[in-house]
Amino acid sequence: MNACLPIAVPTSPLVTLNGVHKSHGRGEGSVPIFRGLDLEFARGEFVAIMGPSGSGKTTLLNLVGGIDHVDGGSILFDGRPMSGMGDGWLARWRADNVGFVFQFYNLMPYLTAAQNVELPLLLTRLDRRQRRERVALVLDLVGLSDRARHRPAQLSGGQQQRVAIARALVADPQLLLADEPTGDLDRATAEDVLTMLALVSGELGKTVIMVTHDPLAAARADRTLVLDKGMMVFAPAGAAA
Ligand SMILES: Nc1ncnc2c1ncn2[C@@H]1O[C@H](COP(=O)(O)OP(=O)(O)OP(=O)(O)O)[C@@H](O)[C@H]1O
Repeated sequence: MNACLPIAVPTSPLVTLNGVHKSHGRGEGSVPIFRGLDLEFARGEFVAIMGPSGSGKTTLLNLVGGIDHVDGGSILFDGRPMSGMGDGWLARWRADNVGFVFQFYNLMPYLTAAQNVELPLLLTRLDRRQRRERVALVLDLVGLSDRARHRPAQLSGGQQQRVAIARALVADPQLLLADEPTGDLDRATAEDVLTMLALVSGELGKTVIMVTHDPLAAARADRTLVLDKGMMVFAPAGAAA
């Protein structure tokens, strides 16, 4: 018997956008953002999205993360269409598949670091012991085991962002979406956070999509896409393109 059977590693993109149309608002006040956007994001790649203010970067993250709906075209996640799914389905899908990291961390001020990280797990069937184990694992991963009982105000900006990354990872999603994750941090702390995001994609195999205005942050990604007025004006051939 052949002991070295090939392991089937999926090579299809994790996320595919096909001819996506999206406008904000309705009627005469409607603002068209995307008019037929095609894009792919591979499994395990770290992609930076850049572009001027108002070019549609956050809108793109919200569509890919199932926070907002496309008006036309489709988004496939793991080959399955997300378009047309109801809000309840999308909320459950998000809880299982997507972690979010924001510029200003969005931590609950009255909860400890560990309690903040545990929050997404309260929506799952994991019992208290399993939740504690997961929280300890991801706090260790981001190097904050010794800060588990600290509240956000007792942590530096970089530490708070690492707690936010731990919270985004605790449910073991395939996709991490980060909107300006280093926008509030000094250079050295930003580099620490970027190293962590690179590790999340390179070592843990998560797809990381990061919106940033900072070219130095974008340089840490595997590839950079540039949006302008809802169009991809620079999309180098990467792992998925
Ligand atoms: N809910 C909304 N209703 C109406 N217009 C909106 C809404 N959300 C965003 N827009 C508009 O859509 C366009 C794209 O917004 P988006 O936030 O995606 O841009 P962005 O590239 O992330 O900008 P920034 O770099 O300033 O965060 C902007 O012109 C914005 O004003």
